[in-house]
Amino acid sequence: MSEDAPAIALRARSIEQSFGDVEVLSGVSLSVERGEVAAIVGPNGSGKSTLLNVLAGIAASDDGSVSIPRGRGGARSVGYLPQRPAFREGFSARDTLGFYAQLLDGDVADDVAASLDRVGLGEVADRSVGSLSGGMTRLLGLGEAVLGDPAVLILDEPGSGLDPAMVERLFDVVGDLAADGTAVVVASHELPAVETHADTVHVLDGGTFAASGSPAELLAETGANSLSAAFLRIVRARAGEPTVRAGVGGASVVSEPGVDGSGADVEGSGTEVDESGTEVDESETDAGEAEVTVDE
Ligand SMILES: Nc1ncnc2c1ncn2[C@@H]1O[C@H](COP(=O)(O)OP(=O)(O)OP(=O)(O)O)[C@@H](O)[C@H]1O
Repeated sequence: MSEDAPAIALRARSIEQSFGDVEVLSGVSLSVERGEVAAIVGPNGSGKSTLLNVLAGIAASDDGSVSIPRGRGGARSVGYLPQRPAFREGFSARDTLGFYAQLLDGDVADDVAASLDRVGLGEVADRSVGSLSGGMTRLLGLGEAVLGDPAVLILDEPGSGLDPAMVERLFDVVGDLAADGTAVVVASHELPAVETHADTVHVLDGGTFAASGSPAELLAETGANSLSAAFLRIVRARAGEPTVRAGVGGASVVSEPGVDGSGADVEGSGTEVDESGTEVDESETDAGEAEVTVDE
């Protein structure tokens, strides 16, 4: 990792995206540093994949901008792992990555073996992709995403449908990649793994980040004892639903927003989550359609 590479690896400003009348992203801003694992969590349909597609440059947003300062001399700036990576059957894992390596600028062919090793598939390099398990196929997708040593990795639900051990393995690989200086943006519903492995967590809900911070900060902010519990409090509070708060010794007390209890140890009107952790920099918003730009 070059010492003079900029600390910020990806910066998104005021991303807006609607589909017809449905506003999915409404002024989402995000900065991710080299070596940071930034997790995007949120209810189904909250717009995580939509945001990741914009960050990866796969889809243009209606407004806002994404910039990726050039941090190191890799063959590409962004590696992307889709939610359901699919590979053409009949080829080995090695040949499959070899094919993708050819599509990249520069001399990436030598990266194939290294990429397979990085994601722990070195020993199955000669197996047909059709014979790989779902978890291994996801790891192969990650291997494809890291070809060319991109400065930024965008991972869309890498753990979905995988057993807990495979989820841990995937997130361990992600942690290793971040330790090498890669900035990682990962959308995930695997909140225990996110709590362990993410440096920052952004809760996407209602088109914006309802809360942002380290896992410890979100727990402290909501009084929850796990990221899963913090997540529920944040999204329920925004929906105006009853919230559940763990009391001392694991006791749980249910409260309803705006309803004071009967003198029991009830947390008042639901969880309050301020948005101070969300970086919003509207002063530098680019007008018009967003593009992913790589700063030279
Ligand atoms: N191309 C599209 N055309 C129309 N609507 C879309 C399109 N892509 C996404 N949407 C809608 O945008 C919303 C956000 O979808 P998105 O897939 O980004 O959510 P998500 O948070 O990734 O969901 P999940 O957790 O279920 O994967 C949904 O209501 C979805 O139906």
